[in-house]
Amino acid sequence: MSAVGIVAAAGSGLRLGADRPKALVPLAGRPLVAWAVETLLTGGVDEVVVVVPPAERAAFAAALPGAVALVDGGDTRTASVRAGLAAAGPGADTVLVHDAARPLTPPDVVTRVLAALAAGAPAVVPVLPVVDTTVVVDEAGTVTDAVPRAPLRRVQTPQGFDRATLVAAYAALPDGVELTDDAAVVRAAGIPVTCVDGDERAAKVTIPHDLHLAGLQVRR
Ligand SMILES: Nc1ccn([C@@H]2O[C@H](COP(=O)(O)OP(=O)(O)OP(=O)(O)O)[C@@H](O)[C@H]2O)c(=O)n1
Ligand SMILES: C[C@](O)(CO)[C@H](O)COP(=O)(O)O
Repeated sequence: MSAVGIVAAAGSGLRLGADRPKALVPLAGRPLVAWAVETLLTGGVDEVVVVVPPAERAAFAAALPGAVALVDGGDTRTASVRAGLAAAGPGADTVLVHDAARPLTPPDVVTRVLAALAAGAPAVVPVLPVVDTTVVVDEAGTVTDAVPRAPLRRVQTPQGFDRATLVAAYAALPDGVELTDDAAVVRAAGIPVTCVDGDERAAKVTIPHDLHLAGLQVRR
């Protein structure tokens, strides 16, 4: 089995509000995207494609090892992953799609995803339980219901796929349909998605508080 990693790094990071694209924001002196690439390579991925904001190619090239391929992203995560898939070299039979915004994902998570793929799963996501009481509210902000949380899971990245399955699922997704993750794309094609354990350290950096927390947890 050979695996290509696609790092979705073309977002702007509006909610973080930094002075540069989120993937280039430093964490302990290294850009978030560099942490994400290292996680994939350490966890067992053979090659990496990073999907970048077209105007920032030079800055990403300077921040990453030369062996990493760069490709221009799109206006949405779905479009960016499509671009990464199209640019991946022909050798790999499995694909891991990872967010640059999850810099402290332990390589063990990558290893678990790869193991589930090797065991025959066509699609794999790392997940964590929902630990808070979860409710439904109406437009006035009044709680109308509580959701039983036992079957709920929070989905992380990297998400792993049999390559042909992911390529076919993206090809079948109508233009203009945007889904929040790649597992949703394969589920839309009727493919079952297998869960493995995620990790709290794989939390996504979305708002300034997340970056603060990541700074406290950084691996040395
Ligand atoms: N057009 C896009 C949008 C997002 N992403 C990537 O998808 C991951 C998850 O997205 P998110 O954390 O929501 O990032 P942003 O879209 O940049 O955040 P915001 O919504 O705050 O602007 C990030 O690594 C981001 O770079 C991408 O590659 N291309
Ligand atoms: C892919 C993802 O990180 C899985 O949790 C998430 O769906 C990204 O969503 P966002 O809306 O781009 O934050």
